[in-house]
Amino acid sequence: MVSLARILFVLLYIINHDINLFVLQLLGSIPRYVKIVEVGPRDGLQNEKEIVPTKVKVGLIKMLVSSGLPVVEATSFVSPKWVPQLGDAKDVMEAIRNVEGARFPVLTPNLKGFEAAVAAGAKEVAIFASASESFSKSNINCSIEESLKRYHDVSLAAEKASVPIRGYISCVVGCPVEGKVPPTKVAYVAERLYDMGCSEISLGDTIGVGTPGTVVPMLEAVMNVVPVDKLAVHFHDTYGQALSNILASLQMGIATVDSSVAGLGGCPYAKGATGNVATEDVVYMLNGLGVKTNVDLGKVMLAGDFICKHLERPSRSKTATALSTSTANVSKL
Ligand SMILES: CC(C)(COP(=O)([O-])OP(=O)([O-])OC[C@H]1O[C@@H](n2cnc3c(N)ncnc32)[C@H](O)[C@@H]1OP(=O)([O-])[O-])[C@@H](O)C(=O)NCCC(=O)NCCSC(=O)C[C@@](C)(O)CC(=O)[O-]
Repeated sequence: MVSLARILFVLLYIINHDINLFVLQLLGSIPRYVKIVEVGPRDGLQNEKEIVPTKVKVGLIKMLVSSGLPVVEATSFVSPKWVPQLGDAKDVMEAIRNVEGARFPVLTPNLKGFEAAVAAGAKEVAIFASASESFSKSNINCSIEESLKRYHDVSLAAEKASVPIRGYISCVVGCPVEGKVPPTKVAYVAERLYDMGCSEISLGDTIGVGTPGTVVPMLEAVMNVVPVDKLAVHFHDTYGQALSNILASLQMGIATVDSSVAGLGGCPYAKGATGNVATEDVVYMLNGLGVKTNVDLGKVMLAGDFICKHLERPSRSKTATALSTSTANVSKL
């Protein structure tokens, strides 16, 4: 039987021709606003073999900010021996010190990184744990428990300095060494990070193997221990599943999505993992759903064009590729 609410919605649609309202009703309780966390300057560039000059990184960050992105992860205060590409973290932070309009969190793997980040002007940091023991070892050279102990120290220092912390969890559905990762392991790490005081926890499908079939049970397990409004999703697009995983996450109430301009990215310690989902593709999908982001797609595309020209490689964004060869007016799509 057709419910009264359903009839009312259809009527509303017919009267208003409000396609977005109708689509949103069909798709469930998708948030009306989604915060996009741009990770291109950090996750996107960290795997690049050729060192990108600081001024190019800074130019990219400024273009991303001008597109309306509310959060741009700027760099990492990690060991330059481990990630040489981001060895200029201090200089990047110095150059964006007076840039307004976005927040600029940075990755910190330990107290040393935290202190260097704060000294360089960082007002927000991110710590990064893993749900897979093998990946923890290869990425940060310690076990999951050891990393949580380190991060506890960072969290105490951050609390003292009133610096908010984002917590990442890598390998939330699959690990390059261990294969399938059980949702209970992800929920365990998420709860520990939440208890430490992380204001947001980003769930990373580091190698991009997830589908809604594995992402939904993982999210269900995490949502049992961390409120949904504290969660973000972070999908790499190795198997072309990122947008469908994001849609499934939105349907479960998640309203923060990480992405990388031009689909740049890959983790130096996760062989075979390709880039993050492209920011342009996420914005295009959200625009189509009538979900607000306050991000100007045309301006993100300009930023993507800028960095791709520098890297001498085509964009991995399907939207950017399609729109740059079409005569359509981006703002009308
Ligand atoms: C954690 C460590 C440092 C351990 O590395 P280690 O070798 O075990 O550390 P250590 O304490 O023995 O120190 C070794 C050297 O590093 C120095 N060091 C120590 N700490 C720092 C620091 N903060 N900044 C600068 N230098 C540092 C330290 O001073 C020493 O210098 P030396 O005496 O040899 O000259 C290392 O493994 C590391 O830096 N790992 C970072 C790896 C990384 O950045 N991976 C990519 C980011 S994670 C990711 O991409 C996933 C994510 C977040 O995007 C989500 C997803 O996609 O799933």
